Amino acid sequence: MTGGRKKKPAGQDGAGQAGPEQATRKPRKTRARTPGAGADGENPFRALMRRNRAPEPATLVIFGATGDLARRKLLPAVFGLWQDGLLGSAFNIVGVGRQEMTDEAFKDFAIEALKSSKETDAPQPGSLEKFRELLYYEFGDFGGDEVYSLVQKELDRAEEAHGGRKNALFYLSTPPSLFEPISNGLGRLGLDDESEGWRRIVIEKPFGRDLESARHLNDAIHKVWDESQVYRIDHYLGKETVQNLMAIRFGNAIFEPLWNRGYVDHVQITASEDLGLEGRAGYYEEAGVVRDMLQNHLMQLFALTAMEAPAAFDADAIRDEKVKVLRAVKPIPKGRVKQVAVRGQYGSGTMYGERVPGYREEPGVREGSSTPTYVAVKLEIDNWRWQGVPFYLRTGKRLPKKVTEIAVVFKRPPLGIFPGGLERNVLAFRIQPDEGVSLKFSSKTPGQEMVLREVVMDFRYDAFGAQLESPYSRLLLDALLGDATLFPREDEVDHAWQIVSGILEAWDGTKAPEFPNYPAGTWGPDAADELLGPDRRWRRL
Ligand SMILES: NC(=O)C1=CN([C@@H]2O[C@H](COP(=O)(O)OP(=O)(O)OC[C@H]3O[C@@H](n4cnc5c(N)ncnc54)[C@H](OP(=O)(O)O)[C@@H]3O)[C@@H](O)[C@H]2O)C=CC1
Ligand SMILES: O=C1O[C@H](COP(=O)(O)O)[C@@H](O)[C@H](O)[C@H]1O
Repeated sequence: MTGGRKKKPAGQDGAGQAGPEQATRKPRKTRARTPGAGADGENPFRALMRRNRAPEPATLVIFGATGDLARRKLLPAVFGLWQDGLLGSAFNIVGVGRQEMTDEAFKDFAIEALKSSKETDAPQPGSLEKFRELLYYEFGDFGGDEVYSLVQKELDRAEEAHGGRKNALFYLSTPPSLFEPISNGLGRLGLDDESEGWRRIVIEKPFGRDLESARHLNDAIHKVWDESQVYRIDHYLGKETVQNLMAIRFGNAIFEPLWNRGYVDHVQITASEDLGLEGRAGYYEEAGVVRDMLQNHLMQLFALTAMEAPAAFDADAIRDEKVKVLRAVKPIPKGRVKQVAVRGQYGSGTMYGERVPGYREEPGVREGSSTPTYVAVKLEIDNWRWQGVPFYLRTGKRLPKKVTEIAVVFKRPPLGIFPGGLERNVLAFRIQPDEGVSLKFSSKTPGQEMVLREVVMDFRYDAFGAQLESPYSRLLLDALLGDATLFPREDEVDHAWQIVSGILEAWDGTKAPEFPNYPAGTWGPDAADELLGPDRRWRRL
């Protein structure tokens, strides 16, 4: 199911089309932070990854261009792509906001943002000044028409430089309450119309705050846009190592035969964060961990781990398989939540040797707040491949360290002929940091006795000598190319909401007398250990 309420004109998909001269011919310069660059200073893997990937001339229109995301992530990502010559010369950016500001003031703002963001690639001499020339700004009330007609004028202005095309990527980096008004505003002014160039819309997370609102938003979006024009962003899908999960599963013959209930005991998916609220109480108090991380990022990691092999590496084949497995997840109605899910909220504690406040002491958090900052959940899949194999997902803030990992834990050997315990082999995908893949298995220790010990075979991504690109760079470039493979489709988002709906129903608005139930700097509430039962343990990461 792909929405498809509006028809898309033929030949408007930028994918695979020849790009601007600069992107294909001009040799790219070394990125200053790139380790292990080739002899000519160019990183060979980066070049390899991006050959033939050049978008048509286009305008990137960022709604909410003065916000935190735009400042810290989006502008640095676009700058990195541009500096690498991947956007060509015929590219410009229009920031749109509510604040009255001249083009010059916005240019100053954006350059300052680039200078202060940790995500910005080291600028080459003069490149910030050149990038500055690509920036424009418009402002107005997102509920009215004027701001959209100003955007229209920006597209008209760029037309000549863009070879007579008016391609535009509209990026909605605003509070979610504005997604629908902006989509409608663009529609009212006909900015979705692809007769003069392709038009696409990128929608930030969270996509809805529950199943009903997500469906409402999807319907509203589809009144204006065809599903093929819609790019719902989940930045986890832009992470190199998340894509590697597919490469390892479906680019090798040795893993798939083991990837099923015959060999796998259970799977653990962990996204632990050491950070607390970071001044985002306004948002987080409304969202909580289930909406912030579980419904989107963890559900995507889960789907990619559990799905069947797609027939091809293309957007619909992959998304079809993800949807199939999401549909096969055993429902978690409100009444089952206690058995399969655990919530937590951090209290004060010690992180890296320093005292940190509890969630309820963070600025902006309601007194006695019951917002969960930790969730662990057991998902069961009713299909032939996974029947009886639990998938345990956990994520939380103020855990001991930042680490995201998918661990496939295999069954114990059926018979112990050596002294010592029968350990389970583990294939672990480290999504971040120390990106890589490791296989844990038992080996004989040197000596006369047959004594076994667990050892680890480790592949580290840094073996490629390549700097991993920011997920936002990857996803922005994909959206400009018209490649939706790494963007969740309407039905995926819907099924992910269906899975967590019962949990939200059970927890939203109910008091949590047990909160806070884990001190900052620990691995979450004790009840999360009990979720795994007596014979399984969370991995200590
Ligand atoms: N920040 C992050 O790390 C992440 C953010 N996101 C998502 O990205 C989106 C943007 O987040 P973030 O940048 O943090 O949010 P901010 O609140 O920092 O910025 C939002 C932007 O929208 C503008 N804005 C806010 N309210 C209105 C309004 N009523 N009318 C017009 N413009 C308005 C702001 O303008 P002004 O500057 O005038 O306030 C600002 O430009 C959200 O959907 C968020 O969930 C997703 C993942 C991570
Ligand atoms: O979307 C979000 O993700 C971040 C974690 O992202 P990561 O790439 O740093 O793992 C999380 O901190 C934030 O609360 C959430 O909104």
